[in-house]
Amino acid sequence: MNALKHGTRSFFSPSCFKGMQLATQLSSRSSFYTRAPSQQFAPRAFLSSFATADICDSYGLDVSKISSDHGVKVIDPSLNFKNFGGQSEFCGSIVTIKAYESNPLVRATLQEDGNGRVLVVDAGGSTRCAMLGGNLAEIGEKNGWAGIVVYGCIRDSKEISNICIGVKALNTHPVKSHKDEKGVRDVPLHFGGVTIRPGDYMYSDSDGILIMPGPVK
Ligand SMILES: O=C([O-])CC(=O)C(=O)O
Ligand SMILES: [Mg+2]
Repeated sequence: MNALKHGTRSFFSPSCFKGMQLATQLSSRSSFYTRAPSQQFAPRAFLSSFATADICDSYGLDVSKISSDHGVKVIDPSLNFKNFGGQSEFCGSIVTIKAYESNPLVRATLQEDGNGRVLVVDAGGSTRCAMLGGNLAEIGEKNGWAGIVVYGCIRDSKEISNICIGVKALNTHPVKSHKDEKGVRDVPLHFGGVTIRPGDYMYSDSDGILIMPGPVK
């Protein structure tokens, strides 16, 4: 299994490359910790070298085997997750939140140390408001989250495209969520034909989103 070594996609998206000088490899082969000298742009970013297509190939996955358990689950592309963050490839251990049209738990979680993890927010697929905006994405970036995936909408998309973090969502919406319901954390989520458990791994790039029980071997 050497999908990571053979990954041919670019390390850096243009916005994340800006201002970066120092990259030190972390323990995972797929993650790099990068510090910007100015601290004004992209103070921290997790940069990845992998391709979801290569990972699927290395696990022997083809369409005849897609429904059997190969340890690699693909979120149904008909959900049309779009990339909004400055980092289009991201991966990491998953933290889950289930919250419908209310985002205080998203803020509280992004205020924690991310340690290269990916926050997955199940907002029930709502396209009636935004669960995440530029302020929250910036908090996530500063605290070392590798990415945020929202099964719902985000706003401040122009701002988010300049923040060095992975952000995927169904769409944008200019209206903010309410702040009344807390939501639940660390629960299994079900959308896009897959179950996503806390501690699962995500690999996300422009071809799709993979959910795996652990990092690529
Ligand atoms: O305030 C919100 O709920 C979302 C938002 O716009 C931000 O994070 O900037
Ligand atoms: Mg905002």
